[in-house]
Amino acid sequence: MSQKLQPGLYAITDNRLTPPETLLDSVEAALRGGAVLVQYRDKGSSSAERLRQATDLNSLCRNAGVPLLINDDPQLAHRVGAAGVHMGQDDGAPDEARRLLGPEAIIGITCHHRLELARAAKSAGADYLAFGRFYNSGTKPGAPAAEATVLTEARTLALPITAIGGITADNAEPLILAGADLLAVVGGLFGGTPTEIETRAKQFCQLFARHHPLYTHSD
Ligand SMILES: Cc1ncc(COP(=O)(O)OP(=O)(O)O)c(N)n1
Ligand SMILES: Cc1nc(C(=O)O)sc1CCOP(=O)(O)O
Ligand SMILES: [Mg+2]
Repeated sequence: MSQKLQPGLYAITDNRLTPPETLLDSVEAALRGGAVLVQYRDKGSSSAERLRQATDLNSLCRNAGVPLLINDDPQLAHRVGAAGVHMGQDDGAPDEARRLLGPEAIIGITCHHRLELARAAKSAGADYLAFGRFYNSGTKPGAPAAEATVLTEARTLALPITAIGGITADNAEPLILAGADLLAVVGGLFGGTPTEIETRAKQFCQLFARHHPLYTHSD
């Protein structure tokens, strides 16, 4: 892995499953359950609301010692002092994000199922490579499909590898065995009560404890 990232559960927020009124309680439950990385992903709120939510989430994550990344928006990450940003292929230039956020920032890049995108992401300074979607996703049904073999092939790039898309505690094991360091999860984690979210997070952590050689998170 890297100095910046630990293997484990990567919790991603969602306007539908973590609406503003439950956002903080939901993420707090995921952190209690052992999430090692959080992404604020909000496609629907106003910029004022996004600023408020990102600020609150950043305090929560900072207190828990867990990095918060902002999806799509390096400016918002900079404004709230978040640990970094996740960028898709159409979300702007990673080197501009790096200039804005600095060398310590975590920059993750979507690579879909394509190793050539992963090589380019590495050259552009990515801190992790994200592949997906591995299963049917209610959150992003149109995302291009990927096979678990791409995770194994991407190990040669020697960067942390994230898997995303329809992942639940019941279907996650093959992805860790194929080489995923981080499992990025929305629907398989969020929704329901804080107790349910914490329980699901712990189930992911148990999988990492069983199958990932570098997993060290303790509860
Ligand atoms: C960890 C992680 N992987 C992939 C994505 C998807 O990013 P992108 O392709 O830019 O799509 P949107 O999330 O912006 O809809 C992600 N957000 N996080
Ligand atoms: C945001 C996102 N990106 C994907 C990709 O494949 O790039 S799949 C996805 C949705 C992840 O949510 P869920 O865990 O509910 O499927
Ligand atoms: Mg994006």
